[in-house]
Amino acid sequence: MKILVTGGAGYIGSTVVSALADAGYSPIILDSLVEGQASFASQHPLYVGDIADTDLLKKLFSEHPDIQLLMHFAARIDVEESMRLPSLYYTENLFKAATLMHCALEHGVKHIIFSSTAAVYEGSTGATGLTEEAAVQPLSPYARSKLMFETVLQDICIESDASAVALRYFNPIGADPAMRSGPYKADPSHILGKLTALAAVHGGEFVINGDDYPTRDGTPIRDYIHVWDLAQAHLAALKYVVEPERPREHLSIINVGSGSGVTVRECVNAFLEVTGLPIQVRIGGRRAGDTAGAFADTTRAQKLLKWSPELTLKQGIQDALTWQSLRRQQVEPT
Ligand SMILES: O=c1ccn([C@@H]2O[C@H](COP(=O)(O)OP(=O)(O)O[C@H]3O[C@H](CO)[C@H](O)[C@H](O)[C@H]3O)[C@@H](O)[C@H]2O)c(=O)[nH]1
Repeated sequence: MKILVTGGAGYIGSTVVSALADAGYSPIILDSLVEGQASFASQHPLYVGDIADTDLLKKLFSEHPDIQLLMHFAARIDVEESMRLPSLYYTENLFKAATLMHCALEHGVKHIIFSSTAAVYEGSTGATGLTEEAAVQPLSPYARSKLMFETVLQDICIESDASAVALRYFNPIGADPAMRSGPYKADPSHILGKLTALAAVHGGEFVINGDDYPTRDGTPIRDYIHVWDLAQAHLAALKYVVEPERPREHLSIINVGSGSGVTVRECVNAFLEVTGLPIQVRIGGRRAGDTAGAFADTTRAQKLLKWSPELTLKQGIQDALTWQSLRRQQVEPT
């Protein structure tokens, strides 16, 4: 089956592309390469351009009229940037995505898998996992653009009698275990990016952004999901969405996380155990906009997709480190 993957040269998109190819599907990639890496897309047909470039989309669909499913990853994903540039986020993540959907449906695509985010629950916190019924409280234009697009997608699918799955990702970590792709941002701000950057220089200081949250050790909770498990969830969603016998639902919203909450301190300790590096840990002030956080209840994913995560936090850390060292060898050959 041919699948159009927008953002297929990005971190998550490229991992899903590898998983699709491994499973015998034929991914066709559409990526602007503004953030994505051409090298991640080198094994598959690649169209370089914007998701709302209708001429390019027409060309793509005329060259691949047998595309049956769209996986839509291409988006702006930086929360902080979205606070400064909300119109950019609504343009890219909402309006352009609607143009893409319109074009895909016009060309006969009937199944869509959309990358949504657990950031839609940002204001929610709790001792138990968040189900898809938890209150949505997006706190940034990024999260709002994703949540709004879920609604747009549902309405468009009803209009066209199409069906979609929106996967709400928690915090992806790690790299493709076969090391075909992984994180590539030069100056990452997220926790594993900061820690692996310290590993690259064999130590240094890691600052925990506050330890006065209402959690078991005072540091915020997140749910870290290995990117390969996330890719497998996409394969399961693909099988689910094309299944003709399943109950009719135009948009199924499904959480994808590990199902376990991990505090920042626990995450740092796991990193220290994996690496054994002399990283100093200091408690700093709270990061603006940060929350105590939450983790996923993955019951719906288990029930509908028959999917459960298999890889551990430590595996994610190890894969991120292996990927980083391979990448550094490519950039700085010895
Ligand atoms: O040097 C650091 C980096 C992070 N943290 C803490 O680690 C936790 C996790 O932070 P991340 O930035 O790794 O993850 P977030 O869940 O806060 O945010 C990430 O996930 C979001 C979706 O939920 C968005 O995608 C966002 O852009 C992305 O950074 C937070 O409490 C943060 O304050 C530190 O203590 N020190």
